[in-house]
Amino acid sequence: MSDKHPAKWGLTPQEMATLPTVFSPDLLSGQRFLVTGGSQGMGKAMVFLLARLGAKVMICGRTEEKLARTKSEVKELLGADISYRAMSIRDTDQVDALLDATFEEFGGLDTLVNNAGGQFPQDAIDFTRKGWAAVIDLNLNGTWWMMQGAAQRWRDRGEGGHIVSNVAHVERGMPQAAHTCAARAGVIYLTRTVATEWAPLGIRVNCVAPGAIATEGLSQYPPEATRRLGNVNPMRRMGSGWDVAEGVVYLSAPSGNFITGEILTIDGGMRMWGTVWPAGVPEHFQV
Ligand SMILES: CCCCCCC/C=C/C(=O)SCCNC(=O)CCNC(=O)[C@H](O)C(C)(C)COP(=O)(O)OP(=O)(O)OC[C@H]1O[C@@H](n2cnc3c(N)ncnc32)[C@H](O)[C@@H]1OP(=O)(O)O
Ligand SMILES: NC(=O)C1=CN([C@@H]2O[C@H](COP(=O)(O)OP(=O)(O)OC[C@H]3O[C@@H](n4cnc5c(N)ncnc54)[C@H](OP(=O)(O)O)[C@@H]3O)[C@@H](O)[C@H]2O)C=CC1
Repeated sequence: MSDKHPAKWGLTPQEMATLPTVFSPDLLSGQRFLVTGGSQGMGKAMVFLLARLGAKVMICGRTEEKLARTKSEVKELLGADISYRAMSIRDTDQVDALLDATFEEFGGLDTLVNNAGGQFPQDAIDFTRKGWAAVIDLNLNGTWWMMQGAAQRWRDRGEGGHIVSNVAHVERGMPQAAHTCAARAGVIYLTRTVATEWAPLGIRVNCVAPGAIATEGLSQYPPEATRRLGNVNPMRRMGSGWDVAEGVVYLSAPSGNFITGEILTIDGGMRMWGTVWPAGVPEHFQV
């Protein structure tokens, strides 16, 4: 797959239906998953992989058309039925309605995948209050409402479960993305904290932390930024949604049974070398 600024980013449905996987076809048979932001990008790759492995899948996103398209592609290419609801994770009433609908339709839930998120590139010094609040509300608050709502339902039903949140590689900070960095760090430390609090409830809580991944979401960034994204790790290429989807399955399947509070970094080594500068490299840092 090319990562040198293609006309269209991300994997095609045909690729997601046929890419090789290390997992056996019936691995997740009967397992119930809810994937936020499952209508494109990494979330959609997760949906295809989960459906291929026999899971029941509910997805959500704000745009009904993209959700419906994903459902029909999964049906056409895999013969599997997935469910969807149009909603925003930033709205607590909509979060409750989504969780209630999922538990009711599936008779329970095994894994919540918090994947929906995003931000805009900007120097931190210029953030407006509204811009800061939007990014925190989406990536930290929205993710937390989903985590807490799922955990409350599991506790009330006397059932365990698993939560995996898609954050980002933020260990070294992320210039021009301080808002998302702060939000993702919040999710990471929520994860590390409730992994302990919720262990007695039989709830495991983990994260995947991607580096630069070629997805449709990158079309929101200018070509000069996305060109740099292919050069921000020692491998000097982007990852694909499939790399992250396989990480999510590893943590959710029995392979993850003794893993909680963990952050699985899937970044081609970006935690050691490479800086994104999504809004442009300042003169001071140009070499
Ligand atoms: C920073 C990137 C780091 C690179 C990391 C590595 C690569 C990562 C890539 C990805 O994550 S790909 C996925 C990308 N997808 C998205 O980011 C899409 C989701 N983004 C959004 O929905 C929005 O950007 C949002 C900020 C989360 C909020 O959207 P919402 O619709 O609620 O609010 P808006 O009305 O759009 O904006 C509110 C407020 O935010 C400020 N703002 C928004 N966009 C920009 C911008 N491009 N530049 C500067 N400021 C922005 C602004 O203050 C807006 O208020 P108003 O000016 O509209 O009143
Ligand atoms: N691509 C990358 O390089 C990296 C991405 N990430 C993060 O990983 C996650 C997935 O990324 P990626 O696949 O690239 O993202 P995309 O932008 O391609 O997809 C985002 C998905 O989230 C949904 N979504 C956005 N806002 C909301 C909301 N308020 N409520 C419900 N659903 C929402 C979108 O649907 P809709 O717009 O219809 O709501 C879409 O389905 C995001 O959190 C992203 O920020 C982290 C590191 C790197």
